[in-house]
Amino acid sequence: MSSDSKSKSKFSHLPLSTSGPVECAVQGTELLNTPYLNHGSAHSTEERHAFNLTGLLPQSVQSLEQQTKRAYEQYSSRKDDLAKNTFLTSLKDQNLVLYFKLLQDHMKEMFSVVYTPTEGDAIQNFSRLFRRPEGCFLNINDVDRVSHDLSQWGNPEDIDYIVVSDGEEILGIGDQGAGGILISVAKLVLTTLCAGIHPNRTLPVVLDCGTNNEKLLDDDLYLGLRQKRVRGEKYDKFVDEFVQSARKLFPHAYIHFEDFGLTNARRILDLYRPKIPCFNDDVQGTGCVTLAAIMAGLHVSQQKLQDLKLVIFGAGTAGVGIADQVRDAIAAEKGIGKEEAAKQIWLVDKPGLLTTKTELNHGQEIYAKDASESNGMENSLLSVIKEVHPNVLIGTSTVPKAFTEEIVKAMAEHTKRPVILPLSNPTRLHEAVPEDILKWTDGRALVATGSPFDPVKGPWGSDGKEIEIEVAECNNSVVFPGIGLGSVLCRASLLTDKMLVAAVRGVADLSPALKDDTAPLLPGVEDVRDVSVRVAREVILAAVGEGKATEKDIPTDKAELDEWIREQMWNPVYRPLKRVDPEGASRTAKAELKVVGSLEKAKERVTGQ
Ligand SMILES: NC(=O)C1=CN([C@@H]2O[C@H](COP(=O)(O)OP(=O)(O)OC[C@H]3O[C@@H](n4cnc5c(N)ncnc54)[C@H](O)[C@@H]3O)[C@@H](O)[C@H]2O)C=CC1
Ligand SMILES: CC(=O)C(=O)O
Ligand SMILES: [Mg+2]
Repeated sequence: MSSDSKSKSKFSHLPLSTSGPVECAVQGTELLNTPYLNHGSAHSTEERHAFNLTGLLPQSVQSLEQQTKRAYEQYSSRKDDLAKNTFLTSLKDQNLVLYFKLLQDHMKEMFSVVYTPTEGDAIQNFSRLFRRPEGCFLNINDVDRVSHDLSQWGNPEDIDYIVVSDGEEILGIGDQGAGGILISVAKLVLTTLCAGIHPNRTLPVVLDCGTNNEKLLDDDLYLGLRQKRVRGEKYDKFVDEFVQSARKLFPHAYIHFEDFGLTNARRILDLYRPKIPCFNDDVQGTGCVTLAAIMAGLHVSQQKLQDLKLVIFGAGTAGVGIADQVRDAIAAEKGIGKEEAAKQIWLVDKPGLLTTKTELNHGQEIYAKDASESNGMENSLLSVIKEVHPNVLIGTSTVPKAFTEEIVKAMAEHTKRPVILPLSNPTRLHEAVPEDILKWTDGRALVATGSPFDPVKGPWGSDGKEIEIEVAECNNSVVFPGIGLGSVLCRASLLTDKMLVAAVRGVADLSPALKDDTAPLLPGVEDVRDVSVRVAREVILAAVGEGKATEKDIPTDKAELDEWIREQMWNPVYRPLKRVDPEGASRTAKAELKVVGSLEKAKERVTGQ
């Protein structure tokens, strides 16, 4: 939607409306060093005079489109994806509108550069590529300063969305210590890009608890705490101090947990979920998007959830998160209990099939099969598939090539359209690549992957049809931005199971495979903003239905609700700047601009690292 049409919206009075001028309390170099306010060469002649910018900019006044063209040429000249990622980080540090406009205009090309897999490389190289800090670094050895350190990020009404990681299990590349800040940063970039969450109202956080990554501990450039990971009571107190302080300082903020390790992710989610609006992306986001892909796959193969037989290879945070989401959906559809529904799901991990004889983690117990009935299929994934005849196989193991030709062919033996989802990131860790899966099943498999892959060309079938098969990206990025947007806009007091089910419905309804059985199972990145509006709408309606929406006057009519949502989504357009005194700025402007915070931040940025 253009900024012009937005200014006519009947919802432009809303506190989070992104129509109209932006109040600006800084000028001159400070303004140009504040990425949220800086328009660079696009500052109009009037703004150059009003904000003391003459002499600081070359004379030609350019448009955002011209700037985007130049930025794209600069981007394209960088030699590889990591260099492109570094270029984009630097652009973000200069001009937020231009950064997001460039990403939006080249969404498909750049998504994998700002997110998995390239962001994984940037995180692995965090201490080497570091130029300037971004986000909040909290220290487990200084728990008494957590509240103080968080309080630097604004006033109570300033922050809507926090992503926090302890850096232990990043994007399939393991323990990255303080480099985990960059997964918080990257996930927040996606909330803005994909769902229009206001980029100046978010906060990336890393909980530095040390690291068990020897390479980092031995690297004299490593920037985090040089000690082994702290666990136990001290860790729990640190996490709790963060959660309590964040809630107190920013009472509206929705807390998104990302890439915590296996022993902590679910435990922390279970502890805080009943009390505050929070979300674990690896557990719940992955569960929601994968269930939507499975539903689309079953639609193509003309089956129902009650026909589902699901094998998950890698029963960790993501694997069990998916199992839970699917289990609950089966239970709801069949009107049965969770234990009964769990019988349709088989988990395979390092020891083989999880049975009552296996040593189980919290969350895995309900899926354990009776050891006496497991008929010698304990040992291998292949034996489980041969025995169970599943119609869906998922990989969340980080074991590359684990889905061998024999395994994939065994999947295709008893099912016409097996759904096979190798979800481990980054690309090199996928359990199989789409080209092989499709070749081994003669194009019959319905495939979606954790990282993006190019389409695969036939020939397929006995008549040697030359169809190009597009492979959906089954990544939590399809769904977490919309869930976050819905929760933020309705100011949800909790994120309930029903709200998550509603989010799944929102994505599943937009699956291209519903209309064309050769199309991808999930919508692509180019449609992600529309997907986010739909997901947000479903989440909000579910929240209202459950009495968990605390925002007043939320429209109930779907079209009106969509307009209400879109009006509050931030877009990369230059809005005119309106000069205000820091003291005189309206409350709304303060909330949007974080006038006090941005003055401080602007000063920090001028001084650099
Ligand atoms: N596509 C998506 O949206 C998402 C993908 N992921 C990816 O899924 C993978 C797993 O992530 P998490 O669940 O967070 O990690 P995790 O460490 O919690 O789980 C991995 C599981 O795989 C098991 N495993 C390891 N080697 C195995 C082997 N040889 N045989 C059988 N099982 C084995 C581990 O024991 C563990 O239970 C990562 O690559 C991650 O990037 C995670 C979240 C979302
Ligand atoms: C996608 C994601 O959240 C992960 O790989 O951890
Ligand atoms: Mg993750």
